[in-house]
Amino acid sequence: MSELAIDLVNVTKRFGAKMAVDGVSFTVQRGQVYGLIGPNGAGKTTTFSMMCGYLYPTGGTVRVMGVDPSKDGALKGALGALPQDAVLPGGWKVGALLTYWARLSGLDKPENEAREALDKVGLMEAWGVETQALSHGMAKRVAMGQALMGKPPLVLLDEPTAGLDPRIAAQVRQVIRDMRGQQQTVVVSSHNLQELEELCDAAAILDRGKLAQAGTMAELTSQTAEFRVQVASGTVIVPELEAIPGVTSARMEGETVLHVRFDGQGHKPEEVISRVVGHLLQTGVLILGVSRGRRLEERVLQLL
Ligand SMILES: Nc1ncnc2c1ncn2[C@@H]1O[C@H](COP(=O)(O)OP(=O)(O)OP(=O)(O)O)[C@@H](O)[C@H]1O
Repeated sequence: MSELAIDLVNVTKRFGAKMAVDGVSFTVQRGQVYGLIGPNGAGKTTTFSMMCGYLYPTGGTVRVMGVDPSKDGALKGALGALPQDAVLPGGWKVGALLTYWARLSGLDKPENEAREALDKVGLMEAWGVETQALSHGMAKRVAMGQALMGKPPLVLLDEPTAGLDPRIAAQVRQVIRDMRGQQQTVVVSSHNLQELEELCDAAAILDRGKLAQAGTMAELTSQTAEFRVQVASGTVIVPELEAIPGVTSARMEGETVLHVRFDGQGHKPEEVISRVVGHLLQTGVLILGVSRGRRLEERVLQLL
């Protein structure tokens, strides 16, 4: 069995003259929570749709759980998906609709699956409610519940927390963490970069259809390459810091923030950070805090 949940090689998707996805390659390991990041129109939903098998690529190859997702029934039982603008059919009560979907998916005990899914998304009270009577956020959670039914090994969630109130969004994030705990693979797109930084093991950043960068969250946020020290008082002697083993450069950002780059391949981050902080204290500098790497948001803004 392939170790990869998703393997995209040089994938393109053209809509007429519009190149929505342009030569994108990245892989998602099984068991990872993987983020898809990018501004409006970057190609995230198009990429999702190709992973789900809803769209054929114009070029390149898409393999999902070791198979071509566009082949009929190739991913039956292996994939749960929340599309970006999931619309629930009218004329159904929520519980009956989810039970019907569970039955269509061939799940044992469809009503139990439906109840469990609704419970996971915190919406048990909606069991007997008509789908047309749901708010946007509630309908989205029902659609997400549908994606979770049967605990599929791969779950694709296109903007699962967009439009949800903060309490419910936190609950949805917890559902995603729980899926990772149960070895499910989750691919999630969001414009909330703090959320993705917190949730994801790795991510791909798309921009105007092209891959800007893909890597682990530690790579994207340079956890093993830089840190910042917030200085409370004292004089930082930059050349002395640059002479410390492992440090490749140091500079002050304004009056109070020291930015240090280091060689995280040849040196352990904790050793370099401790040497720098030790040196600062010895030279009479008082510090307020140390933070490793940079925010994902910062990296994305640099790239795009
Ligand atoms: N069916 C289509 N026909 C023509 N162009 C399309 C179609 N679907 C998407 N596009 C175009 O492809 C590009 C990528 O769209 P996509 O929806 O994948 O972006 P996205 O990253 O999901 O954006 P958003 O964050 O706004 O949801 C956009 O320029 C969009 O207008």
